[in-house]
Amino acid sequence: MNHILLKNGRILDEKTGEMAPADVRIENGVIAAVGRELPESGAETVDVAGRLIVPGLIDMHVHLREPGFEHKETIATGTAAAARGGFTTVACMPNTRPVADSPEVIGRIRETAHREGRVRVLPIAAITKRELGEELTDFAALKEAGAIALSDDGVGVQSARMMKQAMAWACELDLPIVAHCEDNSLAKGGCVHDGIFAAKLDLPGILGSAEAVHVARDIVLAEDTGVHYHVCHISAKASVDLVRMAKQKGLRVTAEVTPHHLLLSDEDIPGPDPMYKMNPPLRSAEDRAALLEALKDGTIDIIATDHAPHTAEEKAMGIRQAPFGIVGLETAFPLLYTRLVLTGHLTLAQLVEKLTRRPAELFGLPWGRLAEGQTADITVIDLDEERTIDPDNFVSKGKNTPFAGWRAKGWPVLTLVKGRVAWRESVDLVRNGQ
Ligand SMILES: NC(=O)N[C@@H](CC(=O)O)C(=O)O
Ligand SMILES: [Zn+2]
Ligand SMILES: [Zn+2]
Repeated sequence: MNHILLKNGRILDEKTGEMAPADVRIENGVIAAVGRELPESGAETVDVAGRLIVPGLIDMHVHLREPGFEHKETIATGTAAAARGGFTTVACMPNTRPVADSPEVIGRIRETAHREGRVRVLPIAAITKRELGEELTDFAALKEAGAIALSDDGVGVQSARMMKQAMAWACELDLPIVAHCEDNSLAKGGCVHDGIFAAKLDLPGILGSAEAVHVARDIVLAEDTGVHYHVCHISAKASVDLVRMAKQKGLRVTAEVTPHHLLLSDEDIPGPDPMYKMNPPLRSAEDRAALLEALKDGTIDIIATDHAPHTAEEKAMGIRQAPFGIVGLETAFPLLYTRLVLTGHLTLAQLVEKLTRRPAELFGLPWGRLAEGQTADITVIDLDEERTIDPDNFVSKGKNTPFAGWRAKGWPVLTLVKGRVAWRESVDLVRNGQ
């Protein structure tokens, strides 16, 4: 029996979006009650002292690197980083070694996550064998093994024919296609966005159109097949315009954006620093503004981190050679809260929704709501706590972030998965004098 009472919290009213005082009572992993001044009756009481209680955050795009790249991250360290960042569910990408293109690898990931993971792990399986774009994987067997979606993340599916076949089969099985959109014939050799920064340093660039041509192609194919088509880490204004059009047509097209594409543009890159190198690259200020607009008007449905840990040695190779990718799990909420909510671009309720209820709705997951009868996946956030981001303190193995030294407010302090503590920050939950 585990009964917990989170006392003196604040929750977001689903209708008004306003904060209201509330307690949350958890019984046997389920939310038993949400309301004012709930009785303690036999529960372990945790005084959260006015902090915000939200549904556990959901990240539909992370790289846990296991199996095969355990020097970058493991399921244990990646899910610890997730729990610390307030995430209770993460979907992990299949670009591991071996690639998650077989029921065996999917099974292995699930078993390891079950044993060593701190949060729920939902594996995404590869669309093509070894992500080579040549031969489809066995979607039915992968679904049976527990894959929740299909993606060749890390590379785009280059052949339209291959993508169309994938979509037709995925649609039959009701599996979403989660697409890394990148046309190799356009993107090849680039290391940053083909814009102001690339020009200044004379670096090979990647145009937004390298992404948008895949988005355009895939929307046409999604209409033909009826599949749920989800655009990964959308970054270019042209892609956003296409998704908006697809939605107006009523197609099952959705999109995610990362915190870094919302918060940075290529104008913010201080020099040839691999910490600013990721795929897709940081784009122009105009692209960034379009992403924010699209997030507000619902064209972009959710925020996902694309947590992509790499070692210090790998990132020390210089901007041309270093691998693409930055970590995100431990900084996503505070950065977005500080830079988008406290600045008035988004409401707190909008931000929370795009990290909880919306991803759950999009992928048909039974989490993401703070209500009686729901699974007790819960995150407590201290909106006033301000800290300086220091990668040395990350529990992720990956320290690769461009946000080192940034000040941010809004740190998760307690993360519960199914009513069990997945992370408790070593701060007193009850503030002095309260
Ligand atoms: N985003 C990145 O820059 N890198 C990702 C791959 C990917 O998400 O495409 C990785 O696996 O490192
Ligand atoms: Zn990708
Ligand atoms: Zn990715």
